[in-house]
Amino acid sequence: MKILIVKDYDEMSKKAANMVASQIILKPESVIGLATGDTPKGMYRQLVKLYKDGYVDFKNVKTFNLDEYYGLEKDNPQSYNYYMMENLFKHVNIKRENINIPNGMAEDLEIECEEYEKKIEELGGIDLQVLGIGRNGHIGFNEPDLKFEAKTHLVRLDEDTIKANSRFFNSIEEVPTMAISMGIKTIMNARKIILLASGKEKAEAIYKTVNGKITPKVPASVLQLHPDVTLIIDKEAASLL
Ligand SMILES: O=P(O)(O)OC[C@H]1O[C@](O)(CO)[C@@H](O)[C@@H]1O
Repeated sequence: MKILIVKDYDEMSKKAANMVASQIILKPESVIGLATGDTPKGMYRQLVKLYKDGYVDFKNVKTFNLDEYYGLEKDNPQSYNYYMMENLFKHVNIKRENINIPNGMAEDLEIECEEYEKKIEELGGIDLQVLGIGRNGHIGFNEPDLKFEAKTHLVRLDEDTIKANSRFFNSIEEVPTMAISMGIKTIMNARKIILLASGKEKAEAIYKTVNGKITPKVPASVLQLHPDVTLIIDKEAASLL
């Protein structure tokens, strides 16, 4: 596990964007795994800038998002689909058919999850996966659990996650309680992983990710077993290391 400690959110965002851009420059048809939440917003802003300045081309890039809320339409402003359009996709030249985000409105969720996995495999697997981290150590929507869930699956969200994410909704009652998420194996199969974290409230989760026991109770701890993972974290997130 490589750990890059940077000054602040801005530097974290720039470093992360540069890593994604280098991946795309080296392999223009890269398959990139993407995350949502507040943390990667700055990285997306930087990527849009790199695109507009002509350094990176999304023409042949394929993307898979980690997760999506269950029960939200794509055009719902709280959906991760909407988030991705607003923060990245509508600003760059990615082809709509190359964008993959779980469909939270799928009639048959089991088939939706299976097909999501199949599509990742068909495209040759994920070259670079971007991750954020929840305060409870979740990655994607893989919540602390008794076992690691391997593949894309339906999850029931933790109280802590619902509370944390209620800041994006009008009230806590509006936060969906279920989501579709890539599994731990799906994430671990990515050839390269970068995990971003900023702020004091992530410090404990980062400490456990790096120094803790590998346990499904801290889903991100499994990253200790990945051969190519880089943590890009600011001083505050690194404060307990
Ligand atoms: O970046 P934030 O908003 O702190 O969220 C952390 C994590 O929580 C999620 O938003 C899901 O709750 C993830 O997508 C993200 O990685």
